Amino acid sequence: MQGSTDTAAPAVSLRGVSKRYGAVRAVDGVDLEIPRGEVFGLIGHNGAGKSTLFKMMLGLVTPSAGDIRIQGSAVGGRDFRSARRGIGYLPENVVLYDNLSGLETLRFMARLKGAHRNDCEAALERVGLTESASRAVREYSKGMRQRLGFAQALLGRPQVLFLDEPTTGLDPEAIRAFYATLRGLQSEGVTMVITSHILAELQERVDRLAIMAAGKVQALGSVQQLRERMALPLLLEVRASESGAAAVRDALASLPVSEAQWQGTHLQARCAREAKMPVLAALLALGAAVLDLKVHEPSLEDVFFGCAD
Ligand SMILES: Nc1ncnc2c1ncn2[C@@H]1O[C@H](COP(=O)(O)OP(=O)(O)OP(=O)(O)O)[C@@H](O)[C@H]1O
Repeated sequence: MQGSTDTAAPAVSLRGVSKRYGAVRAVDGVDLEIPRGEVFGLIGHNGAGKSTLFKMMLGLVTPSAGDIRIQGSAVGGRDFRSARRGIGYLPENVVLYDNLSGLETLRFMARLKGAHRNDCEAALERVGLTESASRAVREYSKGMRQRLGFAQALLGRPQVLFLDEPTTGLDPEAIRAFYATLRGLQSEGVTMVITSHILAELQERVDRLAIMAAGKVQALGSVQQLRERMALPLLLEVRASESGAAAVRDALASLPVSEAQWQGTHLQARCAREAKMPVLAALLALGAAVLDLKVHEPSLEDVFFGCAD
């Protein structure tokens, strides 16, 4: 690990952080602590303040108020210059030089960052670009450029990674490989903060997340904690037999379910979390009338729309 850091301090700590641009409160009183080794998601509408928060955590934008520490070092403080080397950043729009090869790009960036030259090959391997290392970046596909951007963020073996929309332009296989890389980094103790608008992608892959709206953190926790805290209903799917559909309809009338919709013998309905077991018991009591039964948790998208609107 490079940079001067306090090994007992959280990876990221924010206290009362705000940023105003004239009358616009881009970030408004954010308190946040991210422990080491966590994969943390930051989501919100366009303009919610995510990029501004990122830029302040990287020391690229000065907060109007508040205190930001990365691995114990105050951002903008005297020891931050060396602590900055322990941070990797993948910006939303990666700027690359078309005439350089992938390897030349990383060597150039390693020099700027003060990272070891030998890191370059390892970073290319990590993102699956070893085969294309000597090809000019102008020949890279969108996804390859994005992966090269990720590789430059890995130079210097950072302990904290800020990844702004890291899967933009990646195909499903590359997205899967990207998150597998993150899991590998996590097992090495690396902390990762990710923004994404693709909520389904983050849902199963972050340990915790913050939902931002109008510069504030509106909700914070694991996806499951947010689902439970917001008391969003579960989605129930029932497949009834041809002869049993009427019995299911009758039973439904006295059950605490809402928004029941039938398509032939297939029913979808909403049910409060606390009503799940009584509802399931009542449906199971119908025996062969019920051919199949599924209960779905609300998605991160449901949580997001329940909170950020
Ligand atoms: N340099 C700037 N000057 C003036 N206003 C700014 C500046 N940077 C950001 N803002 C404003 O601050 C608010 C937050 O912007 P920010 O880019 O942080 O949002 P975001 O959540 O990252 O959005 P997106 O999802 O679109 O990337 C917006 O109202 C934006 O217009």
